[in-house]
Amino acid sequence: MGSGQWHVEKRSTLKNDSFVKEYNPVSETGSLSIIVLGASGDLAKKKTFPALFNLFHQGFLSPDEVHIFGYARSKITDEELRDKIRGYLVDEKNASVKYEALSMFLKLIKYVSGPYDSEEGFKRLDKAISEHEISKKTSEGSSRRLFYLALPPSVYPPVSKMIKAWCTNKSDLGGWTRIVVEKPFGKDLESAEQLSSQIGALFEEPQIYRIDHYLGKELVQNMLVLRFANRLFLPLWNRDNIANVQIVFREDFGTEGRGGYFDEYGIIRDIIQNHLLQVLCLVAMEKPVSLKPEHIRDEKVKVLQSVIPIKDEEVVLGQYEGYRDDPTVPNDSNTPTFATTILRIDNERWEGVPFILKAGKAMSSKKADIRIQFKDVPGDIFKCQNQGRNEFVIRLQPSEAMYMKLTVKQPGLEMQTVQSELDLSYMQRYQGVSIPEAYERLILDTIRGDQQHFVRRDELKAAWEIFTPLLHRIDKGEVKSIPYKQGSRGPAEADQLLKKAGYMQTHGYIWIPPTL
Ligand SMILES: NC(=O)C1=CN([C@@H]2O[C@H](COP(=O)(O)OP(=O)(O)OC[C@H]3O[C@@H](n4cnc5c(N)ncnc54)[C@H](OP(=O)(O)O)[C@@H]3O)[C@@H](O)[C@H]2O)C=CC1
Ligand SMILES: O=C1O[C@H](COP(=O)(O)O)[C@@H](O)[C@H](O)[C@H]1O
Repeated sequence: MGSGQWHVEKRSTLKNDSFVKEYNPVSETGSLSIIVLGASGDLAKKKTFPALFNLFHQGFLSPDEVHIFGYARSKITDEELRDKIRGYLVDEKNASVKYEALSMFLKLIKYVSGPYDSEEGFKRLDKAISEHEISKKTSEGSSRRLFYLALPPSVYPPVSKMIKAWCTNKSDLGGWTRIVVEKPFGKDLESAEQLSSQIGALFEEPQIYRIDHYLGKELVQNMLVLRFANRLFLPLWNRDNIANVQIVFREDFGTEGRGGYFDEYGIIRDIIQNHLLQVLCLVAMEKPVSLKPEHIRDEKVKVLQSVIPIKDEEVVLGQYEGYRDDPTVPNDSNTPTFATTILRIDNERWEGVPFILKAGKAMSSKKADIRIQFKDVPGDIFKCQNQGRNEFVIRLQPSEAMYMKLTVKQPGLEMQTVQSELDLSYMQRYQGVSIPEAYERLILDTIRGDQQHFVRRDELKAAWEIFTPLLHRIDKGEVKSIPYKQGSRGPAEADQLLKKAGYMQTHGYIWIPPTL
């Protein structure tokens, strides 16, 4: 291998058969009906249908078994729905390769129009599903029905009632009925608990899949492997060695077209209370007894329950200039489009380590990463401490990567130190491997009945318990959002808070994702 070349991963994966058997549930056969409620909407066209198409294209959804139903109020035909989503399923580059699969997939889609609280609409939906099941000659009761609620949470209760009353799998001879619900699941502790009780009265917990698509991202799923399958990290992953942890989400665009929704929720409910908090759980949790979903979720709940109340002085909120120009946003809105908040986990492993969660819209860049900063080396014989600390960075997106910032000897005759990195960039290392979309994996999990990467009811409750007091104070206008320029790093006060929390920036160092 010449200098400057990358080693490309070509080894076949050493599959651990007992692991595969134990943790990959057996796939079932029989008719599978996937019903997308809110099929006319944004999420359905951008995420749900494309994920279903990719699963179909890769052979995970068999045309002999599967049928897809769209349901919404809009009065459109099957063909109109197909036309609406077609452009999101393939792009110009792969259209010819996927052409045959695309037309087969689109034929599997049927649309039923009806209100979200009408018996009549859901009876028609049930009839359409039953016809499909009969056409697939499924023995009674072995049919599988997956309801995906790509809808605003305000309609979850009536829709769940209608599904339960008219559309569930009719027999207990086998098969199942499952429902997938999107975030935001509630607006605070009380409303989330109310929603949980309403849905919980209709469906058992193993039937409910609360989706958080960050749990489907490749490097988020890698987190437990990294922590618990590598001896290297075991002794380091604690308060003795780690100075602070940052979990950061930034987008370089604003709330375009979603101002009305966003103003009601704000960045904490949209990103921090769910996506970033889920990532925090995986960084901070103890080793689960096994990889069984309940064992993993038990450990996540313990982390959330160990978080102490957030202090006002450890929060900075921001709102980008121009946010209120959106006609659906009130002129006096205090809704944060940016927030930095420090969480503290009061347990043996993490006492004293700030977990800094930061999220913002209309910022200078688009990325999400986890940044674990280590403490200084005691006894600085090289006098290199001010060059920067060891930092382990997990880049969730874009350009998935893990890199470790290290101090090394500057190559040459002099004994000088310099900051460098050990770099595992996925694009180089795993050339030709396509990383699945989060929604693809998660929808496949719902079909396989694997709840590991979904949020359990007690987990959700514990998550809302952390943020509800702060959210109520923001809603009342008691904690103010500071204006910041679009395309900036957010309010300067947020960087000051980071500094106060002990984060040391490595000046003059920037990681540039390697290119092929
Ligand atoms: N869009 C995104 O990128 C993401 C969305 N989500 C979540 O997914 C869910 C769906 O999101 P999205 O597709 O953007 O939502 P939309 O606003 O596009 O709504 C989806 C569909 O629901 C129906 N609908 C809209 N408003 C109402 C209402 N007030 N009452 C009854 N029905 C209504 C409409 O269908 P019709 O009028 O035809 O019945 C619409 O096509 C939400 O919970 C959202 O928070 C989560 C992550 C990302
Ligand atoms: O849930 C949401 O996530 C998206 C960002 O998702 P990503 O996978 O592109 O990082 C965000 O834009 C949206 O506001 C939020 O509702």
